Amino acid sequence: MKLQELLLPLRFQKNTVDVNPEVTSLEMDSRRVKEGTVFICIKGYTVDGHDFVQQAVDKGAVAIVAERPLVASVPVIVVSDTKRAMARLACHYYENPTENVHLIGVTGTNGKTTVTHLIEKIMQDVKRKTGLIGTMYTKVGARQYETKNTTPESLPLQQLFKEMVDEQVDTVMMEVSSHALHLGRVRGCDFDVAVFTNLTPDHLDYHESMEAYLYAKGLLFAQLGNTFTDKVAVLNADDPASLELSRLTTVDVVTYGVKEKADVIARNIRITPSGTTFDIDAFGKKEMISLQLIGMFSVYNALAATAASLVSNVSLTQIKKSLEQVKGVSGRFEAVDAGQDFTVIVDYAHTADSLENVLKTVKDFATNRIFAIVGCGGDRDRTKRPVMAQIASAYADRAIFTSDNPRSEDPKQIIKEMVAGVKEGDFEVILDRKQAIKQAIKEAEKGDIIVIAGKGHETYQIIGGETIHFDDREVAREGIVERAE
Ligand SMILES: CC(=O)N[C@H]1[C@@H](OP(=O)(O)OP(=O)(O)OC[C@H]2O[C@@H](n3ccc(=O)[nH]c3=O)[C@H](O)[C@@H]2O)O[C@H](CO)[C@@H](O)[C@@H]1O[C@H](C)C(=O)N[C@@H](C)C(=O)N[C@H](CCC(=O)O)C(=O)O
Ligand SMILES: Nc1ncnc2c1ncn2[C@@H]1O[C@H](COP(=O)(O)OP(=O)(O)OP(=O)(O)O)[C@@H](O)[C@H]1O
Ligand SMILES: N[C@H](CCC[C@H](N)C(=O)O)C(=O)O
Ligand SMILES: [Mg+2]
Repeated sequence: MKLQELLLPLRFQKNTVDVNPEVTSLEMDSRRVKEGTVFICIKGYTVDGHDFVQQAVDKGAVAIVAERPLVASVPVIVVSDTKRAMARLACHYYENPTENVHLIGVTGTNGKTTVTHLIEKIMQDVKRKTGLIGTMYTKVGARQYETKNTTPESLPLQQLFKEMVDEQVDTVMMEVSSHALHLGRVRGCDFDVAVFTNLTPDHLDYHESMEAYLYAKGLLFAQLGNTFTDKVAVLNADDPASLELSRLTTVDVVTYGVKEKADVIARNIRITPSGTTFDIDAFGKKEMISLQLIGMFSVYNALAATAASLVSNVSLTQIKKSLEQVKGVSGRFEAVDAGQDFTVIVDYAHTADSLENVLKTVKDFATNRIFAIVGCGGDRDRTKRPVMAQIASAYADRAIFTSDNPRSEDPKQIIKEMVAGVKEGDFEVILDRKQAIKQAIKEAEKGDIIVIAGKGHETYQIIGGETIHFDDREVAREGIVERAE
């Protein structure tokens, strides 16, 4: 694409460009610039992309998009907001790829990864070619990439969608984080279905209030548009936030739930240690579903996936068949079984609500003691720390507080904030995560349940600026083997 053609969507840029070189790529990172790149300067939280213009030019940039006039030997296109311009340019450059796929966005505090995977299974079983974007990885058909963010920045995101279209992917499930919505990463995405799971406290370091957090989530539903189209908002009837979300869009709303009136509803829920069974009524069509997943939250996730798939033209019979085959999602209520006579569960619960859900589920079946190994991430919402600690000590017989990903924070300080509201004697602190896990395993007796919360599928631990290999499941397995020796 030629530079002047690329710039067509930026109708309100402040200057004209009289050269017209071929543009070979768009980049927001100067380190990736090549001959023919248009470099977009983003003012970040850590550094300012405007400081890397010379480096970009030296590496072959043919134009710069910036928020202020800069001295450079190539044209500098000044716009008022480079992030907004970046999304616009990316969509134009990659030919609005999301218009050519069925895009299902999933937002909410908990359950996004699980719900996207449930929908993925359903879609693959009806032979759709799928793409998936989320916390654990990005998938383009059978190809899988590592991801840094749950929802990528607009430029890499549109590039990914373009790759999906080129690979004939027709259906994409995408986790849409509140950060992404607030930071404009999904501008230009043509969502067909937007799913809401739930809203409970998290990320208040970033959003500062629950109202602001809800507002950010609401942007996904506002983005569905204000005219009648085929798009659908799928909302959780049992979560009070849904009312506000339904006001933000004109498109059809489909609800799911257990308690309130809903279009897709579960009744006669029976939860056992090996699975969850319920009767589903979806717009009057009825089936009985037997999940291999357990817990009330799994019913909600299954209902969300069912509603999203129904509005994507998959039959209830087919949905039932697919859901019943799902064994679980990596790091979500994942059992570590190395032949021991007690249970070890690794779960990604890193919010108060998810931790409570998981511990409540475990408590319902516990015949012996419950151990909860819990930590809180550094450089993240501090308000959840004392609440998570209180929940762990309330539900568990042995609450062991340890390090999650301390990042730049002092792990001892994180634990100090956690234990602030917990009675002395109701918890134990073992700062080193490996030691904490192994200690619990060493002490476990027949029938005990050990819940290792917070890191789920993660295969690393971030301590200071360093990322080391760490996998709760591996450590637990190691502990079980050592104990048997
Ligand atoms: C707070 C936040 O969201 N930060 C995101 C932001 O980083 P940043 O602002 O620090 O970027 P920066 O390092 O200052 O760089 C600014 C610009 O300079 C450029 N640069 C930088 C260096 C250089 O040599 N040359 C250069 O051009 C960079 O490419 C960038 O364009 O932009 C980066 C690139 O898009 C993101 O990866 C990064 O996410 C960080 C890793 C992060 O931890 N984000 C979290 C809070 C987040 O977004 N989480 C949500 C999920 C939450 C949930 O679970 O619900 C998510 O969607 O991931
Ligand atoms: N519907 C739900 N309601 C409450 N808790 C849930 C729900 N689904 C899953 N959980 C809990 O939350 C944890 C995280 O689930 P999941 O990874 O699916 O959520 P997520 O929204 O993708 O999280 P993240 O924002 O970190 O990407 C699970 O390990 C489980 O403990
Ligand atoms: N997406 C979440 C993941 C938290 C996982 C937990 N292990 C932590 O590091 O706090 C976040 O970035 O807040
Ligand atoms: Mg996720």
